[in-house]
Amino acid sequence: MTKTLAEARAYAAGLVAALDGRDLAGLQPFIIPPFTALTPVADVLVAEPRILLGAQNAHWEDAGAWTGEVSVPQVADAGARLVEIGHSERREHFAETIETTGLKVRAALRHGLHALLCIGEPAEVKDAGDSTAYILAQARGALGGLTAGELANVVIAYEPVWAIGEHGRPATAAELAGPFAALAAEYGGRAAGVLYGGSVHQGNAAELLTIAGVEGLFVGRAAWQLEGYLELLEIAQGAAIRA
Ligand SMILES: O=C(CO)COP(=O)(O)O
Repeated sequence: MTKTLAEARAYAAGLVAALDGRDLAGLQPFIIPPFTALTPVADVLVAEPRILLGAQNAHWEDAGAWTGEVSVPQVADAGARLVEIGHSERREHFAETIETTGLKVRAALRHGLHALLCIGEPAEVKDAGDSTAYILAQARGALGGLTAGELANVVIAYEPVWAIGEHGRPATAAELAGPFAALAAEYGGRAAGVLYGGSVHQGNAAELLTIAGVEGLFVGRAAWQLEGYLELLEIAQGAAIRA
């Protein structure tokens, strides 16, 4: 719930202007504004189709009596080419489950959108030493049974719950090694990408991108201001070129 229409339009316009004529080799920028801003931002991004526009959620049914929900065909109609599914806040506050995330992944893929599946364990699971088993269960539960072609349109974002948001702290390289090794073994080269998210900022992004299996970053607060996002894109491109 960040950005009014005017703010979202200004952000997108600034992004388009900043990337004009720039080589984005090694990068796939994406932005995921609130539903209300999808169409205004899509209209701005017509000038810069290299930026992937996403919705923060969508229902698994195409239409029907689900008051207050928004479907994949509707977000696609509004301009989204990607759907974020299963963010930890959706799982915690809106009863999102492995089953519903799986249904939503299928709905996104059925309509030709990319699915961005978020997975991540709460602090107590980490403290019990069960992080990898927990996130693999989330991923396998939602992605099991997909064809290779379908999986190729899925992006996985590992966002430990304890690392996200103002009360979170960034995961360390040592904490990420095991989970990313497991994700790489199962999804590396098969999914469209495996990302890390959770308190990423301009000071830690480069190091996070050196961790084996981390193919990209999913950033909240540090990208809310355009200057911050542009700086992160520079850092990610530098890392891609070195890799
Ligand atoms: O939840 C996130 C992206 O979905 C990450 O948020 P922060 O980068 O603000 O921790």
